[in-house]
Amino acid sequence: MLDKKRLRIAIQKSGRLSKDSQEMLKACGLKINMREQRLIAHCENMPVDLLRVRDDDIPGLVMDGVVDLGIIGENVLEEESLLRAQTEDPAQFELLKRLDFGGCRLSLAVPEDFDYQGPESLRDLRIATSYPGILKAFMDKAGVPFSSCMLNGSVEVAPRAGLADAICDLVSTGATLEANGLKETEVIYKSKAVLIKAAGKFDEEKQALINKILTRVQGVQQARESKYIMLHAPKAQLNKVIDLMPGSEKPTVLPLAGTTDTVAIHVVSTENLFWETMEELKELGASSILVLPIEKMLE
Ligand SMILES: Nc1ncnc2c1ncn2[C@@H]1O[C@H](COP(=O)(O)OP(=O)(O)OP(=O)(O)O)[C@@H](O)[C@H]1O
Ligand SMILES: O=P(O)(O)OC[C@H]1O[C@H](OP(=O)(O)OP(=O)(O)O)[C@H](O)[C@@H]1O
Ligand SMILES: [Mg+2]
Repeated sequence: MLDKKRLRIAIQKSGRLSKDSQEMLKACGLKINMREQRLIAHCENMPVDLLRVRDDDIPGLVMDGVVDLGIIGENVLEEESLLRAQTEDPAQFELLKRLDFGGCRLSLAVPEDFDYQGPESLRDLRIATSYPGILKAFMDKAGVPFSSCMLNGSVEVAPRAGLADAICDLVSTGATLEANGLKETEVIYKSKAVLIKAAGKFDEEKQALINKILTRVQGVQQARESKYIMLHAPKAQLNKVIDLMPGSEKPTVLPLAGTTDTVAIHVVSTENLFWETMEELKELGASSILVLPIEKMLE
């Protein structure tokens, strides 16, 4: 049973977003008692319950206020919003944070031998998709009439099966398109996973818990994007070395035992340190260059 006093978070049960969603919540300190087949998972150390469902259901659950938070791909969220705009059902939610996983794009693709010159080439043709709302919005904007063929899966086989002339489907590496003899011709929507919240006012305790989780999500993502860099550098080259270090933080400069002409430099960088920069640092006389991952961060 879902307890209304506890914070309810909907995540995908099994699919492309499940593992990253669970790991994100775990990294935020939630101890989740997960059983593979269970719809509901209780959190042991915070008043939080996870609802594990098909991703298509998550926007509606949040918009209807059945759950408080949800982690969902922007593509599915946008599709549900467009659908609800037509039926005038409530479609409100609050975007809390764009996340660093689930990156993909919704694209138009046609058979390899199709002479594609722009959306106009699809005039009056049939396009197979699981995203009729986003597709229609794009084609209407381009002013091109078309017919659609709604498929919930295996969209990429539609042209070969004679069901459609083109497709509009999710692409990441492009391997699925290639395997089906299709070429990507137009990106119509770029998507990432997002953390969303139901609209309306929450009681004080729940709101405080949401704020706490959001701050931790931000900390987890910031830590994942950051590196701790340590190196030894000749004092004479200090300014040049510091100029090469990426990121905005001011470095810490520390003396090294037994020498006066070399120092240690430590810096938290908001970017990775590329091999090219490491090589340039080395040319300036830097040594013992270490790039370390950061587990947690709170500013
Ligand atoms: N190839 C991909 N790479 C990265 N992210 C993707 C990829 N394909 C899809 N996604 C993102 O992950 C979400 C879930 O994809 P998945 O294929 O697991 O959905 P599904 O088959 O509809 O799952 P469900 O059974 O929950 O309905 C997509 O809506 C999209 O936001
Ligand atoms: O460009 P690619 O890297 O090949 O990825 C694209 C494929 O990934 C997704 O499907 P998924 O593998 O999640 O399977 P499903 O849609 O059948 O669940 C998407 O629906 C595409 O078919
Ligand atoms: Mg789905």
